[in-house]
Amino acid sequence: MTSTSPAARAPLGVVADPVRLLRSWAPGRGSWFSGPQGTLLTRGARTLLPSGDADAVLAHLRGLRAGPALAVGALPFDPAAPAHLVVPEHVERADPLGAVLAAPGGAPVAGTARPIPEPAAYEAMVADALARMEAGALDKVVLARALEVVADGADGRVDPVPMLRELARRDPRSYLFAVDLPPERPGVPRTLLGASPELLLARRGTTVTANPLAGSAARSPDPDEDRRRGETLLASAKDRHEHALVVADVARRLAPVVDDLEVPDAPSLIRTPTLWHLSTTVRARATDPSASALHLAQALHPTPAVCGVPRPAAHAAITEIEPFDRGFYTGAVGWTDARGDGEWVMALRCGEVQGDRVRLWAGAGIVPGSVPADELAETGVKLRTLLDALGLDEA
Ligand SMILES: C=C(O[C@H]1C=CC=C(C(=O)O)[C@@H]1O)C(=O)O
Repeated sequence: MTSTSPAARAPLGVVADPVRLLRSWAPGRGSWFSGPQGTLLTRGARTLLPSGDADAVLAHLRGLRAGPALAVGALPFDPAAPAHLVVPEHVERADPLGAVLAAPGGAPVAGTARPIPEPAAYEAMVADALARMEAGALDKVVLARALEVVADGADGRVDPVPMLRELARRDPRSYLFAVDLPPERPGVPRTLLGASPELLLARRGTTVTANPLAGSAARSPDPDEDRRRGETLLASAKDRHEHALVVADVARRLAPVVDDLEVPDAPSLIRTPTLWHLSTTVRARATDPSASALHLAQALHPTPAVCGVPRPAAHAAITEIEPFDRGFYTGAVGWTDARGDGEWVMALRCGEVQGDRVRLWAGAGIVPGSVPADELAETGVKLRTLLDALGLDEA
């Protein structure tokens, strides 16, 4: 998550052991991020930034005379909703987590999961989206469902610490995050945590990278079957179309704010412990020093990997069809600094922990040809990332 030259590293703080940073994270006291570029632990909130306006954030960071000149936090799915960005008091950074943690993260949660909506109702939501497509109003929309897990017992509590460790043990190479959110109940920490496969946007110096994903298939424990499923996904016209809509939108929105945009002609396959995805790495150069990572991430967000095409119709369909407000799910989490460097990751395969409960979400891209039962199953596989970290079976 950080540049590798010593000069570029200095403002982010002391170089530390990534596993120690993981063990040091505690809810309510800071945020933790890790990805292929490095690990970041923040403590405290020196300033709560009043808005997610990228110009104002950059001006604030450039005006700081002491302490870490970076902002961390979360952007909501709805760009009109308030972002949560803080300038931490203290920052430590380390190399990527990389190594697999041997010990299981912690005790499973004893709790009850309630689907929102019921699985049959989610299939009806997908059918509704397909009807809208047939009527010509939409090319693609991403529809999500949620699970609300409540810990058993009067003094039940969901502890995000073992969950984060278990997420890290299962998939240390994903983008892992535990972001401290403003509490809704006094004294009860609220954490958004997850293991996302998708980079919305990173800027390091003049190098800009985005890695849109769309098009998914469940992994199989049988190696031959697993390979076959990946190959089938790569050859699927429906999934290639679903993916191409995202890449075209990312390229179109980046083009006016960067130079030397490179967009591969065809996607490649990536895998998480539970899913294959179609993936395209888009690269560009940013020469404008005022186009920070936050500016560029906001130029793209919400991409059709989480919203749809055309964006206004897809956003309206999501608001009408989904029975909840997504909040920070399908938003972005990450950091941006005074130089304009930063990394913003899609808030996917995540859950929000607060007191005795955790809400998990998963969505699927719907295009003509999508089958409601298949999309329900796909969201079930996506929910497994967090359910496994909780030690729960329900999907
Ligand atoms: C909306 C989610 O995934 C997105 C990212 C990758 C692949 C997706 C898909 O194939 O539908 C989704 O667009 C989610 O994980 O909740």
